[in-house]
Formats: sequence, structure tokens, C-alpha cells
Amino acid sequence: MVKLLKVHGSQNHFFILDQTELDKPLTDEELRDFTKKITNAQIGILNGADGVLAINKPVRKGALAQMRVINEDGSEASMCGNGLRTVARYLSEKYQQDHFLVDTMNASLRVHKENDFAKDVPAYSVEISPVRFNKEALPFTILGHDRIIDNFVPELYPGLRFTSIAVPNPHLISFVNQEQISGPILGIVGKRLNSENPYFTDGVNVNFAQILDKNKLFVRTYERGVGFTNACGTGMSATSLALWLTHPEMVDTDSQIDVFNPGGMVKTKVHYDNNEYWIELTGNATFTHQITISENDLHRNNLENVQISETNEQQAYEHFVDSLPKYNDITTLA
Ligand SMILES: N[C@@H](CCC[C@H](N)C(=O)O)C(=O)O
Repeated sequence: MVKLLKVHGSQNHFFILDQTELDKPLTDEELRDFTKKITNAQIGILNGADGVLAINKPVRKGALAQMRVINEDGSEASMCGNGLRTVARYLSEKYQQDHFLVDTMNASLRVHKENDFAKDVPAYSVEISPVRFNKEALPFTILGHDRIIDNFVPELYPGLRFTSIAVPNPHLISFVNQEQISGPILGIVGKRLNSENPYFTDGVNVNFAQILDKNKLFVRTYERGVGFTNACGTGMSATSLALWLTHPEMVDTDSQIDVFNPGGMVKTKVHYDNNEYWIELTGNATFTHQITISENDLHRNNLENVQISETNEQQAYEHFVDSLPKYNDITTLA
């Protein structure tokens, strides 16, 4: 029997599949089909999720394992910040290590265990990198810019300033006011840039952010391959860097930035070392359910015989969220 986990970071939900425990790992096609089914709120289980995090043997020297990120629609992402925290916890508990490297598509990233965020809310920190700004890394075309940093780009949406950063998955960020963050513009821009469009040809994660105070943000994200999500870890990290670049007076770089989102909050710290930016993302790594499935059913994509047992971690997480200040009434919670 194979054990899957349902997990979340800031209520950005995933299923973890440890392929190293299988006799035969899923092929790419099986993994895609499995993800599209299990994460679907109608035909999947436990109200679906935003994606599947597949753990494989490491592919680079020095790493403990590899994480692959498959979005709800079956596309593969180069990184996932909230997901990496949950994978870090899984590997930390499996191998009894607190500091180690995890391979992702473009880099081996540092992760480590942190003090709990609150009572019974385990927390981990992960490295978000490499960071790129050039149009080839995003990629975007025909917008008349080589980089988009605090520019008006009327083709994307008139009257808003945008910043675009790959961390390394692609993000588009706009700092907006309270009305704009809760209104329809994010959905309009997000849907347009994640359908057939001439600008972001591979799609892009779109983040709207409200600056609440110095080192304090609220971020709402429309994710590539998913749609509205409760939180996006790489999005909150890219937005923290965008804040530093575009509103330096609103960041004390010696301290963490508190980033609130519809699913909770995380902390980020922006670093600039050896001419490279990187971001440290810290937040909860919560396991809500254990699921048992036979390896045969996993390969056949049959979810009819799964056995599910709940952990008691969600209660503690909700208690933590209840203790947070409420900045607005955005409810994309899934
Ligand atoms: N939710 C993730 C990002 C997942 C990948 C994204 N949908 C993409 O396609 O780039 C996070 O927490 O970073």
C-alpha cells in the first residue's frame, strides 16, 4: 500500500506522493492524469487541491530528494514555495534531518526547520531562487520592455504599474489599493494571461498586493494552471522583492516582511548576496490527511478504494488564523 498526504502551506493545498516508496514510479503521463483527477474538486478526493508534489530520488549531488510540482491542470511548474515547505517537513521527518537541500527543476534549494508558527503549527523556511527579470526568463514578448519593473503596461491592464519576476516560475505583480485587490481586475488579468495570449505565452502567476504598512503586505494570487488560490508562496516571495525594488522606503531589509493572504500568513526576507537576489520564505507546513491507496490503483488512476484518515492539525492551524489581524474580507478560501 502507498501512503499519500494531503498538506497545505497557507491553505494552498497539495497531495504529496513519495515516488521513492513505489515499486515502479508513475510515468509522466500517469502523473499528469493522476494529478488532474485527484486535485479536481468534483471527481477527486477531499475537495481537490492546487496540485501534486511528487518526491523523487535526488538528481544533483548533495540533495536529499527531488520535488516536482504538477499543477491542477497537469502542467508542470519549476517551483512552488508553499509546497516546498511541506515537502521539507515530510523529508525532515522521514530522514531525521533539519537542514538540507531539495532539488527542484532549476536549482537545489536550501530548506530548514523553524520554530512552530503557533502551538501545533509546524513551520519551515525555504530558499526561493534563482531570481531573473529578463523577458526570456519569464517569458514575455511584444510589450516593448526588456524588463518590467514598476512600469505602466496598458496592454496588460490600463492604469496599473506592473513588475515581472521569475523566481524561477513566472510572476506578475501590481501594488493596488483595497478596492482593486478585492475587485474583479485580478480575475480578468489572470484569466487573460493564462489563456492563449500574445504577451505571456507560457502563462504567468498574477499577484495583486496591498501595502499595509512598512514590512507588511496582503497578497492575492491568480495562479497559472490553477486559478484563484488561497496563497502562493513564490508569489508572496516575488512580491516582497518587488516591494523592495519599487517602494524601498517600505522595507527594512534587516527584518522579515509579514505577508498576509486569504489562507493565513507567511514571513519573507529578501537577500542580495554575490550580485544575486534570493528570498527566504517561512511559514506553516500542515498535514491534514493521510490517504492509503494500492500501487496498482495508483497506476490505474482509480481513487475508488482509497482510505482516508484525518490528522488533528487543521484545527490548530485554524486557531492560528483566527488569532491573526483581519485586513480585509477577501474569501477565496477553497
Ligand atoms: N502555489 C505555488 C506555485 C505553484 C506553481 C504555479 N502555479 C506555476 O505554474 O508557476 C507556490 O506556493 O509557489
